[in-house]
Amino acid sequence: MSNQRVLYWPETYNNIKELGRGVSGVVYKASHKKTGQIVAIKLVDMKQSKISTEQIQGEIRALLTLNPENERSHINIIKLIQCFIHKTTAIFILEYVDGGTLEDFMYSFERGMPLPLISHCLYQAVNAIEYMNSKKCSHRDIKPANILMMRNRKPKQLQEQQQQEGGYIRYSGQFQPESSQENNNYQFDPDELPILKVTDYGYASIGGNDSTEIHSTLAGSPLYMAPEIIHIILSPFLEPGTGKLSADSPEGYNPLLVDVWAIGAVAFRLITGDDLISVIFPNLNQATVLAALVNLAKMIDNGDFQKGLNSIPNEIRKYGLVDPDIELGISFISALLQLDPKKRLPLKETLNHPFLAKGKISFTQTLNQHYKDNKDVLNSIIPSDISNFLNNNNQQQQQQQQQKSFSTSSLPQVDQQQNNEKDQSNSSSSSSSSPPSPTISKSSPSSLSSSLSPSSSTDDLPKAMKWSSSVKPPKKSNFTPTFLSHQRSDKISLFPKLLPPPTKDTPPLETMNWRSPPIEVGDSITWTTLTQDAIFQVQFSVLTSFLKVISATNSYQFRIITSLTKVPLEIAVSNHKDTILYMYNIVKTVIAPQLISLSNAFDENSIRSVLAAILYQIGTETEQAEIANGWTLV
Ligand SMILES: Nc1ncnc2c1ncn2[C@@H]1O[C@H](COP(=O)(O)OP(=O)(O)OP(=O)(O)O)[C@@H](O)[C@H]1O
Repeated sequence: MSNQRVLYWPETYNNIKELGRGVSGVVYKASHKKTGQIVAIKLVDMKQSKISTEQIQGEIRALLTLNPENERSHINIIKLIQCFIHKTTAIFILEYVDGGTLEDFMYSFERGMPLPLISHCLYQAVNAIEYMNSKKCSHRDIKPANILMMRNRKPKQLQEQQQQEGGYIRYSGQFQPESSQENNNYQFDPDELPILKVTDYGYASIGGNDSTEIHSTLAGSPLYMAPEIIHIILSPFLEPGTGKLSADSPEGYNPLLVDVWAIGAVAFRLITGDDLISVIFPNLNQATVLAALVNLAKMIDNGDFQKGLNSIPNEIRKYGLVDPDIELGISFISALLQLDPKKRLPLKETLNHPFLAKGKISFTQTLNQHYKDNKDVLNSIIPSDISNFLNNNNQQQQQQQQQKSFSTSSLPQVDQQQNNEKDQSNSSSSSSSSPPSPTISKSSPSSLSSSLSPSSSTDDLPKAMKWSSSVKPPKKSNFTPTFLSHQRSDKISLFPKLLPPPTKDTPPLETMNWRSPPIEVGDSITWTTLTQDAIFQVQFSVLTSFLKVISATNSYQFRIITSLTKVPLEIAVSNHKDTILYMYNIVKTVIAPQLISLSNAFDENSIRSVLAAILYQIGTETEQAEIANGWTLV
């Protein structure tokens, strides 16, 4: 896969500097060449396999829904000024918010934030969610990093640094990071409280007329993810490619209730300075996102999750906060963090919760102070090719989705994007060297069928990066079985079944009883082929066997099983812990060792989808690193 990601820059704007980058794209500060208006431009490379066209469509639809024509935009929702697609780049022109994110702001406090300030912030976040819900929209990725802060004072006019080259500004080098130029973060000043804007609608879902519509996609950031979403990870109904539950699944969640949970988790973090799940589940293995999610899901089933929730009030009290409103804060959090989504406080009541009363007052004062005369009705400018983009591709995508095999699932969107790209260049007159000229025609958002492409950073859970899983069951293949094992040495001779533990002279490798020829596995496990890569097969098998062994009780047996054939074949066996450790080291060369923790409680029904997810995750992580490396702006 190429390291180079190409983004196209809209010629009507001067690029000022990079503001930030996420999984899906890069955000720049820019100024309009004629009017000088300062904006934020988010560029998303749709060719990147992490980002599905559907996801971009979802983000555009959500932004359009939340920025309705001829209505004053909601003060707590990021304003979409313009949006268009040029070649493979989706371009969002957004209002520029000058104070950084709530996530960054939190770090300016040693522990938690002062309660009145939390109330001020959360009132606005809930206000935004209430507005979204009134439009049948749920954000599904509410977290401090997706909440921007407006400083309410005129930002310093920055020198525009870029040079123009023809109609485009051309960069191929590094951009100066934000921090090296000026500190853009909001600094706490009680007389100058911030206005918050909820942004990043990449995971948003928009329902149809039915407000009880159930959703089934694993989406969001683990630290703020509602339990009903987490639980999807264990479902046998998790479908290939889509990260969704199949239609016959009894599970699913009401998307309008998951943002309420996230607010509860954010409140906990703002008050204590710590992550909810780290505090109430101190022994949770968080070495990887996947391990954490699987274990959390199991805790939901065995009742431990509820016990953790019950401990919240006491855990918060342990922080010894002296503010008399702390009990209100505790009651607020407890009312939102209910395992049963239906028991969560309804949004209207959340907004009127006594804990948010102070925030309501300070927010209203801030509005009166800074936004009294703000009557701007700024319509989003959406060119007609966006309407085509939103409306025309669904059918084709669904067909493509169905045709996908596991082997292509780790790169699920590439072909699709290429096809879409072709479509766009056919349907749009603007696919030549200049960007599309916007016409002011706005598409009406239609019902969104959301399918997320996985975006991941697995080993960085504390930073709560987005993650969604697309677990594919193996696809059968006609690949001729070859019992390849790069661990197998020519010197190996067959040993009796019970062997002494490895010593210096007899290395662990030789405590293994190699089956030559391979023998059929005499248990009920059925295996199918994951991909047509033989090495991949072996890795999968090694890992699977390893998990099986360490999860067994006393008389374990370690096996290497090929999964190349329908009937699993054992190619080696051992019953020594040291051999297992040896195999652990082999596994380590393939995947992050922490993934082993998944097998703490072996469950035959769930393990296969989990393993598929692990392998998927490995591919994703590798690709993630590549994505972080190179963007070229054209
Ligand atoms: N309108 C804006 N004004 C100022 N800064 C912004 C704006 N939008 C985004 N940013 C900055 O750019 C960063 C990345 O933005 P955003 O989260 O929308 O991108 P993303 O690619 O969707 O990220 P993610 O990895 O969360 O999906 C933000 O954290 C913020 O610092």
